[in-house]
Amino acid sequence: MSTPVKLLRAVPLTADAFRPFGEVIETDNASEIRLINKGTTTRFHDIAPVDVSSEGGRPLISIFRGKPFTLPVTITMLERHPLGSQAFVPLSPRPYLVVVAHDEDGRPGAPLAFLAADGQGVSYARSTWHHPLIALGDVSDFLVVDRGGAGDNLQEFDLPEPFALEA
Ligand SMILES: NC(=O)N[C@@H](O)C(=O)O
Ligand code: NI
Repeated sequence: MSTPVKLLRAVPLTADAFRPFGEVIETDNASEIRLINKGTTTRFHDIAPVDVSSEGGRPLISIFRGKPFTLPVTITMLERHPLGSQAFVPLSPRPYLVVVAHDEDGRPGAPLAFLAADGQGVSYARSTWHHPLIALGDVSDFLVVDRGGAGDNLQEFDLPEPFALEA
């Protein structure tokens, strides 16, 4: 008899819970709030670092257009970017899923899943294990800030067993 696929259930994304993996990009997580432009604009300052200069890297701004996944999502691999951080800010008004894991001697530990909602963005710290973009509901656009330049900035790891990810 085949062993059942392990369930991975997402929990609501919060800055505190995500802190070991990077930052949640939302106004509540700003280091400082500044009134600028003669009071016409509020700057929610320094929410997340852009850590891309390793080995001569440069920052890139891209747009990722993600096709929606059907739940449950089968999670079979994780990846990480050893040379730079990677930030995703949703441009479409819908939730999406974030899967991360602690590093355990160069391999990902047990995955953790978060449901990002209400426009929350995430910035994966350099070398943080994560699953590639998981959009939900409809085709979704994300502004992505990550590293460009030479060097191998992608390490992928096939998990020893799959997980069934539920929102
Ligand atoms: N490959 C790529 O640029 N995307 C992944 O890194 C991802 O996290 O979605
Ligand atoms: Ni990535």
